[in-house]
This record gives sequence, structure tokens and C-alpha cells, in this order.
Amino acid sequence: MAEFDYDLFVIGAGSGGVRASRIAASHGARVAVAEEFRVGGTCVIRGCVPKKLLVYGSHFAHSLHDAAQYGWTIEGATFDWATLRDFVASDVDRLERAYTSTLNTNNVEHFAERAVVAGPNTVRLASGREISAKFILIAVGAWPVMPEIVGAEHCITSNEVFHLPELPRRVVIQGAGYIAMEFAGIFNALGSDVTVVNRSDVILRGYDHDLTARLQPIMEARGVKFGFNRPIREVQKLADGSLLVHAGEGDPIPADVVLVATGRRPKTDGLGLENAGITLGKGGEIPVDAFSKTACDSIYAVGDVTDRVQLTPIAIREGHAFADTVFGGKPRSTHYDAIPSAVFSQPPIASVGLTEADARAQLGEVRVYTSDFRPMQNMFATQAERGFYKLVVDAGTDKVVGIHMIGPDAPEILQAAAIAVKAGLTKAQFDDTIALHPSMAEELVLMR
Ligand SMILES: Cc1cc2nc3c(=O)[nH]c(=O)nc-3n(C[C@H](O)[C@H](O)[C@H](O)COP(=O)(O)OP(=O)(O)OC[C@H]3O[C@@H](n4cnc5c(N)ncnc54)[C@H](O)[C@@H]3O)c2cc1C
Ligand SMILES: NC(=O)c1ccc[n+]([C@@H]2O[C@H](COP(=O)([O-])OP(=O)(O)OC[C@H]3O[C@@H](n4cnc5c(N)ncnc54)[C@H](O)[C@@H]3O)[C@@H](O)[C@H]2O)c1
Repeated sequence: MAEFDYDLFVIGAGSGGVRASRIAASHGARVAVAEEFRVGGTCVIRGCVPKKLLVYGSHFAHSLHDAAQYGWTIEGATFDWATLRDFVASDVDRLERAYTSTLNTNNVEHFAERAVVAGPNTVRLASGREISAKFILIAVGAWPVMPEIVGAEHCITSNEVFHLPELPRRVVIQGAGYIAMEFAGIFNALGSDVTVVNRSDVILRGYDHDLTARLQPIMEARGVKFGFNRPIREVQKLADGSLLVHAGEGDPIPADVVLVATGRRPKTDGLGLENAGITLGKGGEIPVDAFSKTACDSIYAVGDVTDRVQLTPIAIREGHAFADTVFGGKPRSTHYDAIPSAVFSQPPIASVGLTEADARAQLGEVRVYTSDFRPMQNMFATQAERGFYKLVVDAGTDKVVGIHMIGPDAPEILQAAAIAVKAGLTKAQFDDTIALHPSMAEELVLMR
């Protein structure tokens, strides 16, 4: 009889947990996974996927508008939030079925309930059942942070935003990070009156300043209002059911929905990690080594719960590396250099490698090349929004160490360009590459 019920018990069937389960099973491990909500996790159920579909849905507002200049007559075009919302929800259902089927076809046993750590080799399910495993993988993700606001119960987070009964007429968004900028773009395009209030005067901290300095005025020109140095103190519910937002100095802001997007904290509360001698970091994260091993030899952790980089491809890569390391005889760690990322704002931002400021601080002599251009697809558009690309080059080696882009399709273009940065290609090699004309991407090889 086997010493343990399973070789691997995974807590959380999100991006990292599903990948680790599948790969560990393919290496011959007997695997079980517990999921307290829906298989697929944040990205599939209430993150990247439904968000991107809302972005696509909202793009039609601009496309329909621009279409007239290309000769199309679009009569009687109207928008129905419930149709878009329900279409997105049905695609999420489809993906949940696909992820569940992946677990089934790989013989991963699925417990549809919460699990906590009861000891170094034991988990306890919500039903009370205890299960033993040679290894435990914690992949429980993160959870939206709600700052101390009087009337916080009247606010929503990104968890609820996909299920609104109707399109809000007025939306106030707290925060100026990924989620805030993406949903400001979505609601603005769909016709809501959007106000972003932030505690500082910086949007998208961590992105190259030239990109954020380009994004903000474009968003303002599209109608998004910004209130800087205005953290929300109180959200008041009025007799008619609408909300009044008291934020910093200045007049209260009327709203129908208040979306709080102030970061996500590892979901470790009540997870029982003390039963395995694991001490959490000060943000609630699980400290791990380069191979995602915790302070307990039989317990590993991947994804948002470790708070290394909160992105889906990172959780997936860490989960895969864990399974190869522990069950595949191929020790692998994840490399965190040159991670491409994007903000699906309108227009979107995409970035890889060092910002200009970081390169100057870390490398000494740096050369910077920029292209400030009007994308061809905006030629007829009434809003003459300009794109902006920047290459950051290490003057000592001529290597391109950062690419930063804002403009239509920037994330699609950047994924390919990120290969060049990861491979350490030089500016001379960019210059050697023939342009693909006419395209926006050709700007990348034409900067002199
Ligand atoms: C609105 C939004 C948009 C995003 N957009 C993007 C994007 O465009 N690109 C990108 O790369 N990233 C995006 N992200 C981030 C991305 O979703 C996360 O980085 C990613 O999902 C992390 O994967 P994970 O496996 O660590 O955790 P998750 O995917 O969150 O999975 C954790 C799972 O564990 C379950 N769970 C938690 N506790 C327990 C327990 N005790 N027992 C059983 N189950 C448990 C949860 O229900 C969840 O299903 C977005 C996030 C949000 C919120
Ligand atoms: N396109 C993408 O890849 C994508 C999209 C959405 C989310 N995500 C991931 O999800 C994570 C969470 O997104 P997010 O937008 O919630 O976080 P974020 O870290 O991007 O932004 C948080 C914002 O809230 C503000 N803030 C923080 N604490 C506050 C407080 N107490 N009071 C007032 N303001 C406060 C910050 O100044 C910042 O502007 C991101 O860090 C990202 O890794 C990625």
C-alpha cells in the first residue's frame, strides 16, 4: 500500500495549479487538486479572459464611429450591456469546462471544495476529510485589497465587475494600476461617465514615464476624468440608491458604481501554513526559494500567492517548473528577466525589459531611440491619437535592454519584439532587419 494517498495535492485550480497538476500527472505522479470556487482561477473566471473580452466588446464603440469615415453607414447602432456580459459569462463557462476536462483527461482527481494545510504532508478539506500527500503545492492566488473606507460595503472589486446588472451611468474607480486603467477604458468606451481617483499623482507606477505621460491625456481627451491625491474616505449611499464618493479635497463625486482596484494580496488567511512551520511574509505572501520550495521540504508554492510577479504566464511557468523539478527529474527555476507585460487600456501599453529610468540607474551609459507617430488606422479617426515607441539601448554593449510601446495592437507587436530583448539582440541587428511596410511595427526597426 502507498505511504501517502497521493504523490501531489494541489490547493487551487488556477493558472499555476492546473499547469502543475497536469505536468506532474504526465510525469506519472498520482495527483489531486482542491478548488473552492471555479476551475480556471482568477485569469479564466474573473481576470484576463473576461476582461479582454470586455475590451474587445468596447472597441466597437470607436470602430463604429470611425467606420463612417471609411464610407459605412451604421444606422441605429445601440449597445446592450446584458448581451455583452452574458456572452462573456458563457465563454467563461466554456473555458471552465475545458480546464476541468484537462484535469480529467490527465487523471487528476478534483475536489470541489476548500482545502487547508493540516501538516507537512496533510491537507484538510472543508468536509473535514484529511488527505495525505508526499508533496503539497499551494497555488491559491491572491484576493482584491479593500482599503479602509467608510461605506466600503457599497463598493465593488474586480470580482464583481463582470456581473453588474446594468451598465452604470457613472463609475468612480479607485487606484491607477492595471485594473483601474483597463476598466476606465472599458466603461468610458461603453458610454459611462468615468472618474479615476488615486492617492498619488502617478498612473501605472513601474511603466516607462513617457508611456504613461502619453496615455493620460489620451484618456482625458476620450472623457475620463482623473482626481489625483484623492484617496477615498467615504462612500455614502443616498436615499435614491445612488452613491456619493468623498475623496481627498474637492467636491464629492456622484456615482452609480465605485470600483476599488488597489492591488491584490496573497490569499493565505486561514490556510493553516503554521501547521507546517511556514511563516508568511509581511504582505501575507509565502516565501519560497528559486525552485518554489517553502520553508517546509514537502510544501511548494507558485503564482500570485508568492507575490513574485502577479501575471498568469508567470504562475504557469512556475507551476510547470515545479512539476518538472519534483516529478520530472529536470530541476528548473523560472527566470524573471525580460518579462513582457501589457495594460489593455485604450490605447494599450506594452513593455519589456528596463525602463529608461531603470536603465540609467543600473547601466550607466544608455542610448534612447523614440518614434512618435500617427498610426495609419487613426488617419481618418476624429481623435488623432499618436503612438509612441521607445528603445532603450545599453551603450556599452549595443544590446536593446528595453522596449516600451503605446498605440493600437502594442501588446500583439511587443510579444514578438520581446524575443529579441530576451535573446540579447543589439540595436545594429534591429537596424539590419528590413521593415515590414506599411505597419506600425516597422517603427521598431526604423528608429535612428
Ligand atoms: C481583473 C484582472 C485582470 C487580469 N488580467 C491579467 C492579464 O491581462 N494578464 C495577466 O498575465 N494577468 C492578469 N491578471 C492576473 C492573473 O489573473 C493572475 O496573476 C493569475 O491568475 C495567478 O494565477 P494563480 O495560479 O497564482 O492564482 P489564481 O488563478 O487566482 O488561482 C487560485 C485558485 O485557488 C483557489 N483557492 C484559493 N484558496 C483556496 C483554498 N483554500 N482551497 C481551494 N481552492 C482555493 C481560488 O478559488 C482560485 O481558483 C489579472 C487579474 C485580475 C484580477
Ligand atoms: N494586463 C495585466 O497583465 C493585468 C491586468 C489586471 C491585473 N493584473 C495583475 O493584478 C494585479 C492587481 O491589479 P491592481 O490594478 O489591483 O493593482 P496595481 O498594483 O496595478 O495598482 C494598485 C493601485 O492602487 C493604488 N493603491 C494601493 N493601495 C492603495 C490604498 N490603500 N489606497 C488608495 N490607493 C491605493 C496604487 O497606488 C495603484 O495605483 C496587478 O498588480 C497585476 O499584476 C494584470
